[in-house]
Amino acid sequence: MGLQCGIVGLPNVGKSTLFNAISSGKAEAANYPFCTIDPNVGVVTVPDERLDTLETLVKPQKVVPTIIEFVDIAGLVKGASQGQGLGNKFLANIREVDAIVHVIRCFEDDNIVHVEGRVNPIFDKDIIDTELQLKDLESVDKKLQRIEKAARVSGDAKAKAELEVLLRYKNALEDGKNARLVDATEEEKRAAVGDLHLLTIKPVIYVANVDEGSLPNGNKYSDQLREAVKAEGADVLVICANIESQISEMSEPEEQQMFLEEYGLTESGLSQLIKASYSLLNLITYFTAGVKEVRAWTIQRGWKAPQAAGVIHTDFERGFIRAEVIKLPDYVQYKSEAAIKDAGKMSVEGKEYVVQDGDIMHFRFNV
Ligand SMILES: Nc1ncnc2c1ncn2[C@@H]1O[C@H](COP(=O)(O)OP(=O)(O)OP(=O)(O)O)[C@@H](O)[C@H]1O
Ligand SMILES: [Mg+2]
Repeated sequence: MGLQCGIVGLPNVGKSTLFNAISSGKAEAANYPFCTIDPNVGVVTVPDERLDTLETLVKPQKVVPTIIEFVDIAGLVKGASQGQGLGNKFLANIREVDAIVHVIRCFEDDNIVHVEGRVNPIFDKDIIDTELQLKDLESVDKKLQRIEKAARVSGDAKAKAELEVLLRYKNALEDGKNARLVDATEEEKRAAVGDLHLLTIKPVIYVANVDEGSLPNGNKYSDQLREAVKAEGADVLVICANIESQISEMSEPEEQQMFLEEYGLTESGLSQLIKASYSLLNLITYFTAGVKEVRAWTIQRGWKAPQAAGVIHTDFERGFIRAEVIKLPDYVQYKSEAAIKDAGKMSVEGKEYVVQDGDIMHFRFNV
């Protein structure tokens, strides 16, 4: 589906280092601000232990994981919403992504320039938030002017309702709040701001980029960040981008594992980040399992069986008859499709079935 997470933050906080680790080294990381000008897109496979389980059971010729994309966006500075430091271009890059990974510098290193001259995660986060909010305010204000006129001229109830919701967004943004925290129903959101593609309405994860000595639990900076975003209910991942980039260069899983253990980690920060981004995008996975291929497919949470089938092929959706569904624990217990069927553990589902994360699906269709 090509859903994208944009890596966003101040200059020189470790965005490209993280991105390189994610996409195993394409963007250039360097110790000077604005090293990144064009957004770089990296495609990563989503790690999933369930695929390994299915591989052991089915022994297929090939295994295909699902993917998501990360975009390395250039650093934003104060005044970006007014065009400072190519701000407009970079903000436009953010507008195109589906979710935001906000990287915040939580490491001290006198050799690495901090654009504001000091490490302060709260201030840093605030600089970025403010620029995005100012840009959003611009979009909301423009629409408000349009709708206000319509509401006045026609006295239209729909325009009036939209106006009320838009004002809610305006007030929040003026108060320094991100649009994602505004209290509005899905329907209100869609009608009032759905067409604006607001920057601060996109779901967000924070990455506290710490020095390697602060693994695995973080430091005072990452603690400050955690405290500051508590009310937002967003994830904060403690990651050392430098370590991640070293891990990503190792080709042997055993070597990686030993390295992780040295830093008290059970799973690489990247693997955590990719998984967290996936669920941030409200994505879930279903599987198809045959001897030719065991494969993971990405769908949006809440999709019904025909729409989910359409991800494989549009014919599957158009000609959908029914879906046979196996749950992974049953596969693990009974080991083969035939045994699962005999045990009555394969369910037959129709058009209204809402596909669940981890379902193993087999679609019957006719075109
Ligand atoms: N956790 C860390 N500990 C120590 N140094 C780090 C860490 N993460 C990144 N660095 C270093 O910080 C410098 C800047 O990193 P990087 O180029 O990734 O920043 P950036 O956010 O992409 O900057 P820009 O906005 O200019 O593109 C690099 O020298 C990198 O090695
Ligand atoms: Mg960069």
